[in-house]
Amino acid sequence: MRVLSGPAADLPGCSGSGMCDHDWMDVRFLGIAELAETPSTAVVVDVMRAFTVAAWAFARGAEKIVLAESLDEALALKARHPDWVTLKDGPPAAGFDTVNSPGLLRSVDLAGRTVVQKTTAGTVGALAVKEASLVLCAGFVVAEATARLLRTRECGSVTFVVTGDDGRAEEDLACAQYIAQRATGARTDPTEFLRRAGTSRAAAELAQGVRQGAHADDVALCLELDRFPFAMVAALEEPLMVLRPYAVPSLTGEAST
Ligand SMILES: O=C(O)[C@H](CS(=O)(=O)O)OP(=O)(O)O
Ligand SMILES: [Mg+2]
Repeated sequence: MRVLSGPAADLPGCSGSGMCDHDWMDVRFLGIAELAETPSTAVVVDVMRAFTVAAWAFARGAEKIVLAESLDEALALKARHPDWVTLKDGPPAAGFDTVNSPGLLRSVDLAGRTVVQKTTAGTVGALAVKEASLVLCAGFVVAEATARLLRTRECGSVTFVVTGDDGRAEEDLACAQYIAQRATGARTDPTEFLRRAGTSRAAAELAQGVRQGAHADDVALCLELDRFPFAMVAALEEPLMVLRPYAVPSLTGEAST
């Protein structure tokens, strides 16, 4: 895995002037359909399962993830780049190499590979804010790194895109609210946020086998707080929206959870 790093000064959006310890941030939580204007900084949250899967793809060595607009676009990219790894939610399908499951992906070697991901909520949410100056994609597995990047970037105004269930998915809202609190530097007990996610409809559907293309460990893997040390930054690399891991340096003297 090649992880971009730095004091985040090389990223667009916010001030980029370095560390800060502000405890105030203008935060909004919106569903995809509620995005009336392009936010400056967007954190797109999909706990179950798109961005847990994306983080696992990077942990398994993927170089980048192309967020596809449609199943047809994913298949067209595969036709042009047969070595790219196509991934979709739902059941396995012709033309796709794998499914949107962290439990299944964690044993796949993706060293140096480009992944193409298309899901119902997560990838749609990221593409809805593709014009934003800074787009982060997140779940609990990258929560602290995401919050730290927001702190480092002194992002005074942040829009959290709650991708699931028209903005009402409890697992995504809980994760967004947790990251928002941590982004202010406030000590935050994650227990209640994780409990809400663990008792969400998405968690129940995954546990009951309602959602296809799943592994028995998917819910547990989606609830692994700070499993990975990197944030995930999506940016337009015309004409594609590309997600990459981003190593965020630790800030000295900050409050932990
Ligand atoms: O794969 C998932 O869990 C969902 C698919 S659905 O909501 O069950 O249709 O996709 P995601 O975009 O990861 O929420
Ligand atoms: Mg989801």
